[in-house]
Amino acid sequence: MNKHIHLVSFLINSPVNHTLLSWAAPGDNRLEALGELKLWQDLARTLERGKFDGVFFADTPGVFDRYRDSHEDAVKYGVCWPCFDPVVLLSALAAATTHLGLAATMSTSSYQPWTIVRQLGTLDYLSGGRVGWNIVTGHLRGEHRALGLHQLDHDRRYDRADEYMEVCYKLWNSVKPGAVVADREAGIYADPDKVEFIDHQGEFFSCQTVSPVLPSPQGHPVLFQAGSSGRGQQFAVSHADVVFSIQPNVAGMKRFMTDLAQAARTAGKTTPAVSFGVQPIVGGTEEEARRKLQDLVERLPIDGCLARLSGTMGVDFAGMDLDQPLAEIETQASQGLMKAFSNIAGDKPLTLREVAIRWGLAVGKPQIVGTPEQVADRLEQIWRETGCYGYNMTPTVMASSVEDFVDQVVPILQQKGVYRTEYEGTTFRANLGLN
Ligand SMILES: Cc1cc2nc3c(=O)[nH]c(=O)nc-3n(C[C@H](O)[C@H](O)[C@H](O)COP(=O)(O)O)c2cc1C
Repeated sequence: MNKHIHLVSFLINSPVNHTLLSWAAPGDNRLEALGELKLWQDLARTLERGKFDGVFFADTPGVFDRYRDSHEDAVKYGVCWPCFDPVVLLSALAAATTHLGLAATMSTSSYQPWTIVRQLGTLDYLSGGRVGWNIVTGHLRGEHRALGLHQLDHDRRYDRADEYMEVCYKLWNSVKPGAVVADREAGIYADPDKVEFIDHQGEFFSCQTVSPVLPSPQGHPVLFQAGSSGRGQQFAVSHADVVFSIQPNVAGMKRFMTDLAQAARTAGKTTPAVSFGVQPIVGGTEEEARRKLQDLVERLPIDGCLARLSGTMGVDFAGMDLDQPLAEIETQASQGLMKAFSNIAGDKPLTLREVAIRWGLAVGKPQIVGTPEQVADRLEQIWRETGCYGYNMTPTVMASSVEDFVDQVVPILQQKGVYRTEYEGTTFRANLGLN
């Protein structure tokens, strides 16, 4: 078990982090934040005060357009629309912080390897080695439609992503130690013998160049991955430093830990660290916390929830009976999430309505509801019981839910000795405790 619980804040640069219509809650500042850097920077400073490992931005390029075969519900309710760019925003957060890790999702369908190495590498170098990349293969139809791309099938996307990573590793390893001479008198910037020209010709990619960036103090960005199908796990054990997973309950988390360890053994690799998605809801009393949750649920527009769910699952749920259990439907989108929610470990099946509500609240992440003590106890308990590395936490109302967590729950975790009181290093990799 790792020394202490690791926390990452899970955000989206859109009107919602995950909870639909959270922007309509009294006191929420999310809509203002979309156009005001200072509010995001304040949030990042709060997370740094709470000694979070990092902030992690999901990204859903394009628009959710599966439900009723239309984008209208996504636009109407602001379901990840607009989808502003996460990397641009992270640059501003880098300027406002000194230790907070800065992770962004970039899809291997939307960008070429060279572009990702350059864009994230620039921020990694500038920020002193604080960047992470959540590698996704592009399960959303809307992403491909926006870019005019043909969407490959699920497993082919992973095959392509394996080769994608090969190109990234070549680029990351292109600049050898001592390559930069920076000899002002001789007028020599770098030693060409120490900057390898890569010549990649593969099934999917051709790349002939040298690295566009210099290695940062952590080498290259920390690699996150969040696919949980069998093929997704194979990919994860080959490439990821940390795996993000969403499971509906603790039994699902345990099942995931076992499956991932098995996938690692089969591949002869070490098991990556696992961070589970949760949504804490803190109140002065348990009743107040439950009331907060109820307020969020009452605000959810069911069509918005179904638009989000249909997008992730790659299935148009329009016209289906909301009160029947969610059946496992074959999909080329997220097979891992489809399986986890249609085949609930250790619990009764969820109806389509229940899954849609969970999606509208937090794309399926379980809520941890209660007083600060109860929330801290539960986080410790799940961490001990599952052997996970920590949590990928999504806030509800902005910015108050983050402030409540940092001011009320973090000190309890620290008193329990299960959470850091100071950052261990200056790079994301060091603070995550990775080699
Ligand atoms: C915590 C978490 C975060 C994710 N973030 C994104 C994201 O920002 N953008 C995206 O396109 N997919 C995202 N995904 C989807 C996965 O990366 C993956 O592509 C999808 O689940 C399909 O893979 P699978 O069938 O192997 O599970 C996320 C999944 C999880 C569990």
